[in-house]
Amino acid sequence: MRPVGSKYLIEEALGRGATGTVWRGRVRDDATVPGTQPGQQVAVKVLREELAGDPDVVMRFLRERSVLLRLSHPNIVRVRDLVVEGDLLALVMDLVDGPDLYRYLRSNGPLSPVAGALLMAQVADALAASHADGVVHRDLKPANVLLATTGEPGGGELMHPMLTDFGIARLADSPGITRTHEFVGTPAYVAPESAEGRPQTSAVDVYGAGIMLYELVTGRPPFQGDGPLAILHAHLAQEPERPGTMPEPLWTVVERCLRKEPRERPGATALAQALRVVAVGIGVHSTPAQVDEALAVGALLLPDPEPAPVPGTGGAFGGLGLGAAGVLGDGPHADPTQVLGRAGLPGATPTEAGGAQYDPAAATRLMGAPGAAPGYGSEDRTRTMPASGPDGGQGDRTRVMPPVGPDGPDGQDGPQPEQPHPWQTQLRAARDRNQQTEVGYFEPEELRQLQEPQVAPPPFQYGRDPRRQNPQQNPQQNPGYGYPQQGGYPQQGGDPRRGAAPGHRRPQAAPPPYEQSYEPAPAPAPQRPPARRAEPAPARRAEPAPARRQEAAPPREAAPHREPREPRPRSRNRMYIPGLGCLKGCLMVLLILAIAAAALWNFTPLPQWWDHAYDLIDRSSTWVSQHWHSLTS
Ligand SMILES: Nc1ncnc2c1ncn2[C@@H]1O[C@H](COP(=O)(O)OP(=O)(O)OP(=O)(O)O)[C@@H](O)[C@H]1O
Repeated sequence: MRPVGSKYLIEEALGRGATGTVWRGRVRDDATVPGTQPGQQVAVKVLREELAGDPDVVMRFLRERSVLLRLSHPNIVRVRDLVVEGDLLALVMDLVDGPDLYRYLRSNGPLSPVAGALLMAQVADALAASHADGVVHRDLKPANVLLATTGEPGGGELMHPMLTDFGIARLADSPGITRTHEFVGTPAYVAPESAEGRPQTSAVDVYGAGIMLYELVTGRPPFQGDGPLAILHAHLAQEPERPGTMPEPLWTVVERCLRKEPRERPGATALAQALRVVAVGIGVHSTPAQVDEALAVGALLLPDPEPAPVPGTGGAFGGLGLGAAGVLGDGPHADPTQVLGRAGLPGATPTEAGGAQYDPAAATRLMGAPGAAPGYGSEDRTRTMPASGPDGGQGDRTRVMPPVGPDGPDGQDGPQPEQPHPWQTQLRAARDRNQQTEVGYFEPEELRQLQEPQVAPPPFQYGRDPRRQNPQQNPQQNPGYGYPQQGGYPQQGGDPRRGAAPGHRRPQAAPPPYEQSYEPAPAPAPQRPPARRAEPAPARRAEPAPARRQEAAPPREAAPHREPREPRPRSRNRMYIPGLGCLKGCLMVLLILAIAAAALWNFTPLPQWWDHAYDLIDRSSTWVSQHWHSLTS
């Protein structure tokens, strides 16, 4: 046991992340900590030395102390104390007895759409409370959702999601820790504006919630790539695709959360409400009215009129002319120190220093169009998706991008490569865990590649959803991961009140939509062959739907031309001999029979029986032939 500060003892490490190590600990018997009992178990997150040694982080740690201690919600892990002692910075939290959501998904597989919606509704509740308090999480991911177990073990056990690590991303995003061309976050969950270094608001958390929701019900995040840069590019340039197992109302929610333009995303309060409406409307026991309400969920997804700004964001990539600007110095949660710190960085532009207004049009213009960057077309994406990788197909998310000089990693003429940043060392040390929060280092040229100009998306209109896909009209947009949906909602536009459309499996019985236990959905089955997916929908499903539903699914623009793929080799064995497998089987059977016969012959009285039988036959034939001669002569 080791003391932490004067009030706590730490016992064993619970886990390690990029920003620190979490320990199981307890309050000393003689200590008084508000909200806890002497001897009570707690979790202590000891921040890494690099953070603790950064004066800016320490200052912010102290300044945000009151905000973090104040943050109280049933779905937020309560911070009880902040310890600053010498070189040590630690957060003391309530100990949550249960796995984090990342581990849970890896062991149990994806959730049913109903369970996923209900779980994310509670996460959205937590976000709504923190956003109302001006706190943006900025690193939303399954690893930061702890599942407290409540109820009776073995029967009626419930999972209660609790969001943790509030404020950590903000602490790590210090001018002394991060530098120009860096971001703090986890690539798979980073919002486009964060990847671009534009000003951020609470909408980044809603984007993260959309990614998580997608991952909860499909088992993988929507944007993937071979490395952090490829994943970030996907966030900027690709549109998410509706999986075949995702009910339409849930997809409406996901798609809105994943809008590239932050102002088009719903607020966290609206998100929570919408998810509950969806969960009620996609269950097997849903009434027609509930189904209709779920189908009309788009109308509930109103943006936050006053998104909470993230102070000090927006200047990191300003030297690239990306429309970045440190504009948040005059907001209610302004952090002028941070803005000045950014402006003081080498390469900072007058825009950053002067705090010019953020131009939303510039942000739209800077998004890369799908396929705009060579090598990142939709076909490439499918090819590079490491779906069967050991980490669930999410690539090596613990990878730390090496620092590069202006001439690239191998540049001979430019400045010598930088010494490894302390963050690199600590991130490397944390490679044993996936889903690490990363500090990514990007060369300006790489960033420019991310920012290829694109066709601006059509203007957003409420009640009308121009980017919504109708999988019936465009079957290629619907990958169809194949595992049955538990929510009882017929796939791809079928009317839930009429049951599953022909050719589809009947939905399986699911827990009622209001049930709070998160049963995993069955593991994904292999992907269906494309021919099957391309089957025309039955005429009945092509009938015009009521106006509200039609409005939600306008035809999608034509898909880009794709080159035909090379046929995949059948197996690694290049020599294919028809019937060889059968022949091998026959030979094996013969061999077994021969061995069995030899054993019978040698280890049983079979040879003697055989002699007796032979004698008997011999004598009988002699007797018959003698009789035959006597009869005929
Ligand atoms: N309050 C808590 N109670 C119990 N266990 C916790 C608590 N907070 C974190 N843990 C556990 O500690 C481990 C490490 O947590 P940490 O937040 O450092 O991981 P992380 O989110 O992957 O880190 P990072 O976001 O820095 O990459 C996690 O596996 C988590 O399950």
